[in-house]
Amino acid sequence: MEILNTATALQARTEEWRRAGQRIGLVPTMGALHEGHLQLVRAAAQECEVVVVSVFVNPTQFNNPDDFRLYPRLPEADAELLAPAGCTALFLPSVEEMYPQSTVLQFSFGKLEQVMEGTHRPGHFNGVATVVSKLFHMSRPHRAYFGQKDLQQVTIVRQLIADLSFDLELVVFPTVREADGLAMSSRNRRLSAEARAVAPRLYAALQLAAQRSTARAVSPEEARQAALDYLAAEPAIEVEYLEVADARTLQPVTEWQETKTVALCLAAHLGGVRLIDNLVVTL
Ligand SMILES: Nc1ncnc2c1ncn2[C@@H]1O[C@H](COP(=O)(O)OP(=O)(O)OP(=O)(O)O)[C@@H](O)[C@H]1O
Ligand SMILES: CC(C)(CO)[C@@H](O)C(=O)[O-]
Ligand code: BAL
Repeated sequence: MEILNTATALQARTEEWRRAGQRIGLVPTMGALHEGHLQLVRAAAQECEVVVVSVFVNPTQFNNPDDFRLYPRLPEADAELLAPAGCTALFLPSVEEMYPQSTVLQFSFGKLEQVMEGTHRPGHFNGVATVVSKLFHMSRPHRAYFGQKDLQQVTIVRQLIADLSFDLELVVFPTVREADGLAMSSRNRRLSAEARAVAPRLYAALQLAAQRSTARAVSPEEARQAALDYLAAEPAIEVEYLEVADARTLQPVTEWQETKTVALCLAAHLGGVRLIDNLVVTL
C-alpha cells in the first residue's frame, strides 16, 4: 500500500491508473477506522483494481470546535488496518494541502439540507460537499463508497454528483453494527463506560418506531413519540432530533400514505458525545 500526502501525487497516480485501464474505487473517511469503514474498503477491493482511501478530518464540516479538537486521530493504526483490507493507496493530506486558499465553496441543496444534520450542524454540508468534490477531482473514481449510517450525507452526495456531473457510481453500504446493535462510529471511542452501556438504546428506539410504523397501527407522530418516550427513560441520553422522514426526500412524514419507504433518523448526545443513527423501513 502506498501513502500519498499531496494532491499532486494523488493526481499523478490517478492519471497512471486511468491510462492503464484500472477502475478506481474511492472510500472517503475521517479515520479512526473501524469494521464499518473496513467493510467499505473490502467491497471496493472486490469491484475495483485500485482502492483509494482518504483519511482527513475535514475542519470545514465541523460546526463545533470541541468536536473537531476531540475527533479521534490514529493515522498509524489506520494504515495498518487498511493494507490487509485491500487498500491500494492511502491519501493522508494536511489541512494546508486540502485548503491552500482556505476557500470553502458555497453549495445549496435546498430542502435536503433544511432538515436534521443540515439544521443542527450549520455549514456542515457545505464543508462535506467542498471536500468530497475536491476528493472526486483528485482521485477521479469510477465508484465512490459511502455508508448508510450517514443517510443525509449520502442523499446530498447523490445530489452533488448529479449537480456537478461527476462521472462516477455512488455505492451505498448498509450500516455495520456492534453485536448489541450500536452503529459503529469513530466517535464511539469517546464514550464513557456508562454512556457505552446505554448507547444500544438508540438503535432499539429506532426498531421500536419501525415496528409501530410497519404495523401502521399508529400515526407517524405516535411512532416517533414511542421512540422518544423509550429514550427519555434513560437520563444519560439527550435526544437532539428524532424524525420519521421520507427516505428519498428526507422531509417529515405526517401520514403513512404519502410514502412507501421511511427513514427513522436520530441524533443524540451521550455524556458529551454526539451520535447519529437511522433505520430505513419499507412499509
Ligand atoms: N457503521 C458504519 N457502517 C457503514 N458505514 C459506515 C459506518 N460508520 C461510518 N461509515 C461510513 O464511513 C465513511 C466515513 O465515515 P467517518 O470517517 O465519518 O466515520 P464514522 O464512524 O461515521 O465517524 P463519526 O460518525 O464518528 O464521524 C462514511 O461514508 C460513513 O457513512
Ligand atoms: C465523507 C467525509 C469523509 C467527508 O469529510 C465525512 O463526512 C465522513 O467521514 O462521513
Ligand atoms: N460521519 C459524518 C462526518 C461528521 O460527523 O462530520
